[in-house]
Amino acid sequence: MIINDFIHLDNISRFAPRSFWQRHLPAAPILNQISLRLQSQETVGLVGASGSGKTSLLKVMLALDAADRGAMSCEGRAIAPASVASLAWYRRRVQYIPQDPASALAPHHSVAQLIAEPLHHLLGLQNVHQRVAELCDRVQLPRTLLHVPAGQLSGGQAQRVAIARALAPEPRFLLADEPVSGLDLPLREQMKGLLQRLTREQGMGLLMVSHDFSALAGLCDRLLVMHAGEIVEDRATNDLLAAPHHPQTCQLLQAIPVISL
Ligand SMILES: Nc1ncnc2c1ncn2[C@@H]1O[C@H](COP(=O)(O)OP(=O)(O)OP(=O)(O)O)[C@@H](O)[C@H]1O
Repeated sequence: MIINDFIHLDNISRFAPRSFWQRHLPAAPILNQISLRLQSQETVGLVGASGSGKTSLLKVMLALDAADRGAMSCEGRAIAPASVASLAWYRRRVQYIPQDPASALAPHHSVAQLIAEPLHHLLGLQNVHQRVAELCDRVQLPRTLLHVPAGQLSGGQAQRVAIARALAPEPRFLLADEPVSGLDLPLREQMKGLLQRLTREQGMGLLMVSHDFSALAGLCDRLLVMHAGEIVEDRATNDLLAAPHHPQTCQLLQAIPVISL
């Protein structure tokens, strides 16, 4: 039912910018007529080879880039790049976990400052010490790290800070760009477990991007496969892994030796 969609992308296209000399050539689509409905408590994986358009799609969904055609909405309200103030309501509902938190977090800011930032800016809260400490606990980050600068954190600790920041405004949906790709295997499994627990406990939705099915299997109920700017498969995880339809899905599956369900 349309009324239950949390995020709705309706026929979104985005084209590569053309130089003056290319102006007579047809515009090359980076995203090609993408339609997608996400429910608020769904865990969805978006998988595709390098250059398939995953990050471009995420940027449109984060209202960082504008679509050239089509429309996007959240809870029925139109979303497009706009001023920070006019998008604050959307940022409170939909938060982002970056691919490389170690470089996304300001290195001289302390863990406490970084987690407090969205509480100040998105919720307008002043006294946030207790909330910051609780957010640390929720992502299993020792409180002893609160005054450590981000530049001194390990990759796993930085990722937990990024998740705590994303959780701070109590969003209803997380968009995560390859959040486990830079981590070693044990840490990657820990992080998947953490995301699974948090989404279940808080009834949050998750769209997680990866170029690798093994990072998504076991965490996501539904998988989307992107190829050349299009979503070429959109099915329940178990069905898609058991019987892939699109050649690109088969190719991506062949690239990994084992999938643990
Ligand atoms: N501003 C731009 N101008 C021209 N081409 C672009 C632009 N942004 C993206 N592209 C092209 O669009 C395609 C999709 O890029 P995108 O970064 O979204 O892919 P991706 O699936 O996220 O890749 P990766 O996994 O390597 O990050 C690529 O071919 C890229 O070169």
